[in-house]
Amino acid sequence: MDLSTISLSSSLSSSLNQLSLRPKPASLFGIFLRNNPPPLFSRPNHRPIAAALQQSQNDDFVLEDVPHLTNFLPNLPSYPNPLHSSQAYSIVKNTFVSQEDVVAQNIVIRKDNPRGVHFRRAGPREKVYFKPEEVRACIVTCGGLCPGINTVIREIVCGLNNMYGVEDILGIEEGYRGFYSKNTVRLTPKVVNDIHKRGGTLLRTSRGGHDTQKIVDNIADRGINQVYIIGGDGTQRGAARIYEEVEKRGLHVAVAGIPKTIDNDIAVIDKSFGFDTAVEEAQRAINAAHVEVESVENGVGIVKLMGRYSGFIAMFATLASRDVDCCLIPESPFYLEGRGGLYEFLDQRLKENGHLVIVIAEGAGQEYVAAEVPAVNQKDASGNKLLLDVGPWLSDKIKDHFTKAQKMPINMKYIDPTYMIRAIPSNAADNIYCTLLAHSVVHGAMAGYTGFTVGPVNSRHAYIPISRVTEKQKTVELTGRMWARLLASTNQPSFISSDLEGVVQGIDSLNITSI
Ligand SMILES: Nc1ncnc2c1ncn2[C@@H]1O[C@H](COP(=O)(O)OP(=O)(O)O)[C@@H](O)[C@H]1O
Ligand SMILES: O=P(O)(O)OC[C@H]1O[C@](O)(COP(=O)(O)O)[C@@H](O)[C@@H]1O
Ligand SMILES: [Mg+2]
Repeated sequence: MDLSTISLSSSLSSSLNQLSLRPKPASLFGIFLRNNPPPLFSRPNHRPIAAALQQSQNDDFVLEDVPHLTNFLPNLPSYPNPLHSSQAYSIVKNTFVSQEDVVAQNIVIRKDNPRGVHFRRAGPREKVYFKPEEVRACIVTCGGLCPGINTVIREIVCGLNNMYGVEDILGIEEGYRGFYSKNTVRLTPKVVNDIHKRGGTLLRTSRGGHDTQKIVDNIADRGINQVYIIGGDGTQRGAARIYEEVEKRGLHVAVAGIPKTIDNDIAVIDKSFGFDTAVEEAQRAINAAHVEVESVENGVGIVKLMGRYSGFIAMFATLASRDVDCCLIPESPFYLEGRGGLYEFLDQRLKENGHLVIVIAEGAGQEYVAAEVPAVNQKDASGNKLLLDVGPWLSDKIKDHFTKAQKMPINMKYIDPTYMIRAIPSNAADNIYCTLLAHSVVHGAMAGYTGFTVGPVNSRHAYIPISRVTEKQKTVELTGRMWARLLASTNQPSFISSDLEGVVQGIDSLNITSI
């Protein structure tokens, strides 16, 4: 790392990790907080999508801003926001979000701490950079499923139509490749009216198939000028490529991302939509396992949940359920044999209670499975590593341990509800969350922001540079309080021997977001 890139004082310990990784901004001092025109600043062109990092005269205040169409189309005309005359917004006291409103990334700070990183607050702006009758928007969904995708689609369509009077909205089918290999579908409030009650995505989805040139050719050929991209980290990387190409070609096209992943592994934002629904559904599986094992002699239940690299679903479902004896996640390496190991703990719990329930995230224990199950390193169409199935492996191990080593027959119930959890419609809380995301992204695109993604940061919706949500995945911080709460709740071993502690601290220091 080039130490000259460290732009803030060394006292910024909590944010140093993040900020030190970014290039020092070009001289942008004092530009922030200028009122009009809204987001004008010179973005260093050597940084493709990365946020133009602005600093106020106080060295400790940082705005990580998102690009605006006027950065590369300086003469773009603006218009009064149609919400001025909207029935819904007519009596709202502050209809428009001020250009000076920002959302702080860290809200717990000490008196003498620097103010740290901020993002632009999401919401409608006084001026828009599109005439509603000239908008041709499109929506695409990519990557794995997640509860709530249909609600986001619905609310983008209804938001564009009801708030801004936009009528020309196209659905791109089957992910990125749909731009160049499928016809589009027309989306109207009527077409999407009921889709929030269904799981999956009305537009279907796919992995792989991102071809930036072909996609942008297609956007230009079809006369699309607003692109709404719903998807996870891979999708957002693809959205960044599209934005860069659009900027290179100087097109009047806003590119906006809505982060989606059931794993909740997207950095910066509080949580991803569908996550609450997933946790709720995961509890039903845990409950079923608990009922089963409670009703038999020496019942051992194992529930496998999603979570490639992040054990959030497993951790939250375990905390919520209280029926789980042990939760295993990818971030926390565990071991089977010996003092402090899994077997020792399970022996003791089974003796005490006559039954036990284990929750395991699919990404946990991969190194063990790989050592025993011959497998080539396979990837999916997007290049994501395909995981080995840890659930059956763990079931066999535990069965062997009890029947062979302990001479104690057990009743094993193994439940894999992973795809069931992903395929359901979103619950009420997620539906409301999806609506806010959709409205935020529509306001942002209409206001001329581009190359951005949306999401709540400390409960307030913000416009976030795409690079900030793709540079690192959010993982459970083993040295954080939430994991401690889980350990305190299950009373399971931490699997951290003293010689491993340093390693864990080291791993954690690389994470940018902790829960
Ligand atoms: N680095 C990348 N650049 C461009 N497109 C990408 C990149 N990574 C993934 N994609 C595209 O994003 C889409 C979804 O990615 P994937 O990793 O499968 O799901 P998710 O977006 O949910 O993480 C795929 O069409 C894939 O081709
Ligand atoms: O849908 P597939 O290709 O079987 O992928 C399953 C994987 O998708 C996930 O749901 C994550 O999906 P995303 O990468 O699209 O967010 C993982 O939890 C799971 O390992
Ligand atoms: Mg992903």
